[in-house]
Amino acid sequence: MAPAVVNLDRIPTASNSKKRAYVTFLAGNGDYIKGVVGLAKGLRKVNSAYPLVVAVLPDVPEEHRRILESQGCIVKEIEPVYPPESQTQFAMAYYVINYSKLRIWKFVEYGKMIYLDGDIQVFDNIDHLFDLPDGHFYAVMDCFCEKTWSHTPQYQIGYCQQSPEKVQWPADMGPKPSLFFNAGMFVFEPSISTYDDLLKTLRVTPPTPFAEQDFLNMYFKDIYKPIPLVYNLVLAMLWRHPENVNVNDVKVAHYCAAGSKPWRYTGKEENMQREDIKMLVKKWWDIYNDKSLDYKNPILAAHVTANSNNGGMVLSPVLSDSKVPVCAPSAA
Ligand SMILES: O=c1ccn([C@@H]2O[C@H](COP(=O)(O)OP(=O)(O)O)[C@@H](O)[C@H]2O)c(=O)[nH]1
Ligand SMILES: OC[C@H]1O[C@H](O[C@@H]2[C@@H](O)[C@H](O)[C@@H](O)[C@H](O)[C@@H]2O)[C@H](O)[C@@H](O)[C@H]1O
Ligand SMILES: [Mn+2]
Repeated sequence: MAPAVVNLDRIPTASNSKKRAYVTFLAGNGDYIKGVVGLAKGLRKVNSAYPLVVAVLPDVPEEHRRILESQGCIVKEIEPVYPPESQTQFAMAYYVINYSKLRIWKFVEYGKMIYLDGDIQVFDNIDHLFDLPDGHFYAVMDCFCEKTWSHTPQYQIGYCQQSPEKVQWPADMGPKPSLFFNAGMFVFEPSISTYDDLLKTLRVTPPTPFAEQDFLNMYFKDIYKPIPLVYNLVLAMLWRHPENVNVNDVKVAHYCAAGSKPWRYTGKEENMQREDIKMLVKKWWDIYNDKSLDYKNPILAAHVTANSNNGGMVLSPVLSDSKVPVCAPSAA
């Protein structure tokens, strides 16, 4: 019997008035910028009421930061976070930079945030998740069936929390693994005390193959509450646990399967010729290429309208450059 997930049909509207925002993480000068632009446009398409904050490492070039600001994002530079020195083999070598995600706990101008990886797209409005009761860490359970998990005992015996009845966890292997979430999407409350304790704990925690995902699972184990799969469809679920997925119900798709990043998609890797994968990749591109979803700065737009009413499309020097205050229209 699958573990109980939070019932989202009846979420009491939270009373606290602290600001809310989505937040993602961008590192390097590569092509993940496309993922974040797509995410910003996807959130706009579903009429989210909250802005998208982008935590950027120092190596994100100024040009990429300007692109993000022109899409209404709030760009905040963070310093990298490195785990203790070790010989750990990460599941993907670049995972070492993902510990820098921990800096988002410092964004205490926000009372509640929803973290989304840059390779995620939101197809339905999920603002209601901000009303989930405080004091917990909400995320979707991961799947252990991909080769990236081959280092784990659960992979070796074919056990997965997504279908715990298929292969039972043997008693002689000790306690069943705790529920484990995918760290590509989670609902959390920024807090300086939590941030300080996260970094203090990291200093004495040997790194493991899934880097900050393993660390966050260990750290939030006691307050973790699983939320339904539709809020973070790890694409591998489509072929590993099709009985758990109706792709038409998916609110959030997470393009983390090998070869599935839409902006790099070639269709050559295993499973990438599936009709559902091709449909999800097309859905991502339709949003990314939709110019009507580009950010229209309300201040600039009002100014241009005022000027165009006088026949002249004069843009005052002050408004014509990027000094126009950048915030999503409804930034709280
Ligand atoms: O070169 C990189 C690699 C990763 N990321 C960020 O780190 C997140 C986690 O990496 P990724 O999504 O590739 O991991 P996966 O979910 O595929 O395991 C990405 O979504 C991006 O937000 C980035 O900005 N640049
Ligand atoms: O740094 C570790 C990463 O671990 C997770 O990715 C994994 C996980 O989803 C596995 O279950 C999949 O098999 C694998 O493909 C995928 O890369 C998070 O998505 C990512 O944000 C980040 O935390
Ligand atoms: Mn990801």
